Amino acid sequence: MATEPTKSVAFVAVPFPAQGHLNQLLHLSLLVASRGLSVHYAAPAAHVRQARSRLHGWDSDDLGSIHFHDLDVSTNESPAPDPTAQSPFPNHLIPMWESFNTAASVPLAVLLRRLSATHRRVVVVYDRLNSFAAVEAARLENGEAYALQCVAISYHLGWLDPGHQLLRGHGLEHIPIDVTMSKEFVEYIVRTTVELNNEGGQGVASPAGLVMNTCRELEGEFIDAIAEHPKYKDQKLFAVGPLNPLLDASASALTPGKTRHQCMDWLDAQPPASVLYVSFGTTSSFRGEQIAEMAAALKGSKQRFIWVLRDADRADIFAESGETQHDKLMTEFTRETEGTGLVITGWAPQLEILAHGATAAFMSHCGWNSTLESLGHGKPILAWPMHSDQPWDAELICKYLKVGLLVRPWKKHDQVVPAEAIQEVIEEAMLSEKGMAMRQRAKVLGEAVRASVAKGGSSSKDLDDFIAYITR
Ligand SMILES: O=c1ccn([C@@H]2O[C@H](COP(=O)(O)OP(=O)(O)O[C@H]3O[C@H](CO)[C@@H](O)[C@H](O)[C@H]3O)[C@@H](O)[C@H]2O)c(=O)[nH]1
Repeated sequence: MATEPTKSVAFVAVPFPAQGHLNQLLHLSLLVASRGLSVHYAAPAAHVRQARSRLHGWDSDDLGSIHFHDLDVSTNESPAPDPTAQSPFPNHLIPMWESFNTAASVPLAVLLRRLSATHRRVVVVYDRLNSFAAVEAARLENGEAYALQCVAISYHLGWLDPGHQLLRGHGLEHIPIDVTMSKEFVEYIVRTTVELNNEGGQGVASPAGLVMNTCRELEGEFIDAIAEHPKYKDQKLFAVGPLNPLLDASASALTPGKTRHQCMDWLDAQPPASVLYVSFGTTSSFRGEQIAEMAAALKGSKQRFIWVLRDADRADIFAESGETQHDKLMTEFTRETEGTGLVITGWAPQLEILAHGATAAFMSHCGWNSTLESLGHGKPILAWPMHSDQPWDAELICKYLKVGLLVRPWKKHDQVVPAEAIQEVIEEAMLSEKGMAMRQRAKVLGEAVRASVAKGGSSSKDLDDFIAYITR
């Protein structure tokens, strides 16, 4: 019997080992697997486990559609983050990323060779930070690589050309990476990104294309500007985002395989659009002084809230002890705000919280996942960027899309934001006419984003085109 064309293509996802990256390639893998391709997801064992255990928005049974591969990368120390460090960047993860970059290419090459022998084509979709995967794909006779852009494509445009007329025309400022990332990480990127240094005598292949986790409704002009950029003239571009599922407001919050988080029962009991959700992703930690100011602002605003108070992930999240320093710290605050708010010091069901009708707005560090998840569910953002691409995302959200308010401008990132300033922004978002208008704009934008991933929408079409192209 003839093999179906899709079955003869192996799709191999190679994520960068950090939550905000692991999840994007997992979502893409699930989407591709649902179209009938043979899908492989390759990462260090602890990160495969992490990605699986934190899957949200899908049924855990869907994981059965993917072949997971543990790349044999030696175990690392897993130091705790240092909230008092000079740079807010999660430098404690760099030793793990160094080992990953050094050690992952050998086991990946073994996997790719095996798949190459049994498939007509091996399509490697790798996180842009893992350009070693493109090198390995290029070694195969039947290999083809695509980079996944895990951050805003407008951020990438600013990276390529900070003075681009599109940015200037909209009055948007691109903040250079040596200001928003630590020196150590900038060095890491320069050293490991093959397209930047072109070293190693590997004859480095530029990828066949770029898959972007964004949509035309958010970044249409920027997608077009990238398509016109000389760097991309020979590449196929696909804007397929948001990759995260968009849930219905009525959807029950079921983290796959687990029971419903208790915060969802609490949300059910709150009035519509009355709760502020506060969370800062998986790579940021607050200093003690800032936590105290945040607590005072939330209490002072008298608004309902869910506050996820966590430190940045460790390299191996399973090495973390269950209890955090915040548990004790928060006991009194929780008592004082009982009925008005919830503090979560563990893992929160963010997608479900953002989809819930009681949630009005999101105070966020503007990581790209949080940005897409919030805007896709029609929720505006109170922007408090911490590092990396986040200051850019805050520009995009507040100045370009006009669905956010800035809590703390980037240039004050080394200062503690006083409770009064935080409270003022919360009240503006939750109580003022201006806040209401912003919430309305976010709702309209959310519907447009949702339409882009629905059948016939721009991202859905680009995903169809991507699948058609890789299975041609
Ligand atoms: O309790 C929690 C905490 C986080 N999340 C999820 O974790 C992800 C966090 O991702 P993101 O919002 O992008 O923040 P970071 O973890 O900080 O992400 C890193 O990766 C992103 C993608 O490259 C970048 O945009 C960020 O700047 C970078 O810090 C999101 O899917 C959240 O829904 C939860 O579900 N529950």
